[in-house]
Amino acid sequence: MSFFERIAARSESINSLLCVGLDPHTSELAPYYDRPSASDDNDDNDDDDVDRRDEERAEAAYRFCARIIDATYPHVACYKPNAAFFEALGHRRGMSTLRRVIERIHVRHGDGDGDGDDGDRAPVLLDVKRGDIGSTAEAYADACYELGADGVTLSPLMGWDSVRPFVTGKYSDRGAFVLCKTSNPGSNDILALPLRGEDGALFERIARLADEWSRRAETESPSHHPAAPSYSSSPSPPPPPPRLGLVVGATDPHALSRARKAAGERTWILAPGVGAQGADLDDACRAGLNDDGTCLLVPVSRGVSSASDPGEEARRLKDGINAARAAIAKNGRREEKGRRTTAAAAARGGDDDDDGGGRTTTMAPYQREFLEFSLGEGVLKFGSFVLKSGRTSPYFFNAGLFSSGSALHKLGRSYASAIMDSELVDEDGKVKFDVVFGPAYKGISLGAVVCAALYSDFGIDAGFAYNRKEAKNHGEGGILVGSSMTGKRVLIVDDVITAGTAIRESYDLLGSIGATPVGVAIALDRAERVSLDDPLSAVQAVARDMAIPVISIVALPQLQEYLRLSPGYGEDVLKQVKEYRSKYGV
Ligand SMILES: O=c1ccn([C@@H]2O[C@H](COP(=O)(O)O)[C@@H](O)[C@H]2O)c(=O)[nH]1
Repeated sequence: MSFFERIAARSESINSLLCVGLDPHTSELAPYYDRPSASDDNDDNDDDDVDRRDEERAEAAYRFCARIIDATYPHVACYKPNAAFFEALGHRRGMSTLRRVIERIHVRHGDGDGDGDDGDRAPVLLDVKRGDIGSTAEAYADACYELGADGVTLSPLMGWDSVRPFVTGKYSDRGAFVLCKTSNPGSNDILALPLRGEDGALFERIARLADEWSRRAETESPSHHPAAPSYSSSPSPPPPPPRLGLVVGATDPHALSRARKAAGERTWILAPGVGAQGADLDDACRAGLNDDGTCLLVPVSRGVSSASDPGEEARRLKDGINAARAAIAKNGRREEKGRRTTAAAAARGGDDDDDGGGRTTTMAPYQREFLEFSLGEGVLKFGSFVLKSGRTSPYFFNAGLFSSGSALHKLGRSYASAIMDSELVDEDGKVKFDVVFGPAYKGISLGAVVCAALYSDFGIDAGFAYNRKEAKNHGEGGILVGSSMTGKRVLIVDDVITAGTAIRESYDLLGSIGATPVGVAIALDRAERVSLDDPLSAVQAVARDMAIPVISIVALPQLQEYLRLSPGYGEDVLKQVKEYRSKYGV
């Protein structure tokens, strides 16, 4: 069986798309030492003691992995040890520990059907992210496969010849997941860059290449696949299994769905980010599964290893993925969960999403990043602030303090992520607007950075326009500047909505020139009632009156959720925000 056939067989036989990562972080090893103090026993320094400590650490790493393997095996389609944690144990000890871990997966758990083969055993994907010139790649391939791995992760940036040795020749039965759009925020720095002359970003090119290179591997080094008989009337034989899959972070569901589209239906996608990195499991499934509800592996490392019962956590994750698969099969990809950032979603309480175990699913990674950097820039502050309305608020947001190149860059990206995570994007991943409009004054710079970020992060080249407060009667004249908006669909960008007056003025202005406002994007939705007699917030009132969505990067529930997860701000601040929300919140 080839690597991807193994994954498919295992996944089908146990009905699971869960991949468990084996990452023995030093910080998690203390319970696995024989002697309680061995993990931090640094008093003795002679060579023998150093050697003994290293030996104990390697043994603790092995026990950590063995416990996870034994507890989770019935629920796991594939294991993914990350080589870094074993290399860090020192070469000799690290490699022998890794070999023992792989053996434990391979040997201790046959498929149990007694037929003597290892048909549906869980395959091992070694996360090494290699990439080098062909002759060096050959040595890397020998090193990885000699350890017993069935497949590896690779960087595709050096091209086909750097990938070939891992999936052809003597390794035609192995496979690789190539990095496509990784789960870290920095993945936008390079992998999301638009390609000149091409529709889409670099990662979409990589997604297409995975299929192209799989076919190339098959031509250069055919697998021994049972071909269907070649009667002219018989259906054509099934294509050979792919040799390459893609790593696409679950942290960016929009990129995940674009990668799925570019890669086609047969390519397996490994989508890291659920658990410690905060990605949403349902979003990942909706974006990454193929139309048959498969070809997606969800790897989770710390989310499983740090659970008090890793076996139970693996079962919960497996069931969660299967529930999402079932819901998608029944309702389609988009129906069962509202988008995050609409006025309606803002009105929904953050606590409502608490699953009872203290975990919530209300905050996307870009929302957390936005809150963190707004606090870092002093744009968002906690304290006691008297607002124009006369209310005393425990927090204050002043977008005018985004006042440096780096802050504006990040701000634009946060807006762009929120827009791409909203109903302003259609089923095919296309935005529903043609022009971004920034109303004077604050909206002008905001609209500009949003428009630039939509292009740099998502390859969307929308028009940009703004207005002057006073008409000019020389030069280009008039009050509107930039892209023509007549007959176009327009997204209005502003910082916050207080009473909604500025947005209503923009709405009227756009209507007067024959443009169609289709949505409003703001940074923060305070999600509070304008008056205590009115159940609606200013944002909800605008959305209702104009019958268009108002989306925000974050709203009050996310702010509260952020405080709940960041005990550093203190119980008092969280309490005050909760009280404010229950008094004035929608
Ligand atoms: O884009 C990527 C590629 C690889 N990884 C690796 O997956 C695990 C994730 O660990 P968690 O504890 O589940 O966050 C880790 O080994 C990474 O190196 C990734 O996260 N993102």
